[in-house]
Amino acid sequence: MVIPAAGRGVRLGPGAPKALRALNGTPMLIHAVRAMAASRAVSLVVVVAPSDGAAEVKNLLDDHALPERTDYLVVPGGETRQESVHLGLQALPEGITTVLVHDAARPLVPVETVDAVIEAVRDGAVAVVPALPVADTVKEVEPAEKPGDPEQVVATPVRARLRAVQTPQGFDHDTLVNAHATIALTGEGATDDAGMVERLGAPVVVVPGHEEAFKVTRPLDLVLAEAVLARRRANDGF
Ligand SMILES: Nc1ccn([C@@H]2O[C@H](COP(=O)(O)OP(=O)(O)OP(=O)(O)O)[C@@H](O)[C@H]2O)c(=O)n1
Ligand SMILES: C[C@](O)(CO)[C@H](O)COP(=O)(O)O
Repeated sequence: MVIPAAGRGVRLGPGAPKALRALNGTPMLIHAVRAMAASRAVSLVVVVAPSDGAAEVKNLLDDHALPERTDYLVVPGGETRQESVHLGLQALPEGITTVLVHDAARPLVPVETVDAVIEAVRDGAVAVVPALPVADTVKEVEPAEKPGDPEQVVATPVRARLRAVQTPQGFDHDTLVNAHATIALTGEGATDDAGMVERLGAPVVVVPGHEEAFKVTRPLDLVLAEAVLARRRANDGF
């Protein structure tokens, strides 16, 4: 599996690259790696590190207790998430049939969600995304022509048909590699891997996501993540 962890975390504010910031004293990346390695089906984790931080990430993995049945590799990432995932895929050895891609920024995904994605791929799906219904009504807007101008609403998609998509996303290996070889990088790149597979015309299916698989993006998400960890610790205590 591939964990893109090369992002800077601009929306989180100044500090170390997001994946290296601590949640309850442990780097977010270590939480994410443990969450993936908790699945007995995960045998190899390729971590895509900030381009200037591969050695630091390797040391971090060496310094933390991780399941021994899993192998770990670290490769330097790129300028966009799409590029980083592509670099991670290139580091996978031959013979892998199922590949997961999981954001380091989703450190608290439960193992049940990981296993549900893997099972759906093993049952024959080409691409699988965990997802939740959206709570807010979502509007499509026409971006403002200049800063300060109001955005114009152009559509209100039917909420019942919308899903907020999480990771890990699971794929038939060759299909994902083909998508990354085919879909050109434009602008900030594809925002998820399943979207690239959709653009090949291949089917993508949804399995239930989990509210604890949220993405740590803004400062308030750190507060929520630490609260979830505290709740888990309290529950373990009983
Ligand atoms: N060049 C990049 C950009 C993002 N990612 C990874 O993709 C995941 C999802 O990206 P996001 O949450 O947007 O992280 P950042 O790009 O770090 O956030 P921001 O946009 O706020 O800078 C993260 O695990 C991030 O490390 C990556 O590997 N390489
Ligand atoms: C892949 C993803 O987590 C699915 O919701 C999301 O698209 C990543 O977006 P980001 O802007 O790179 O955080």
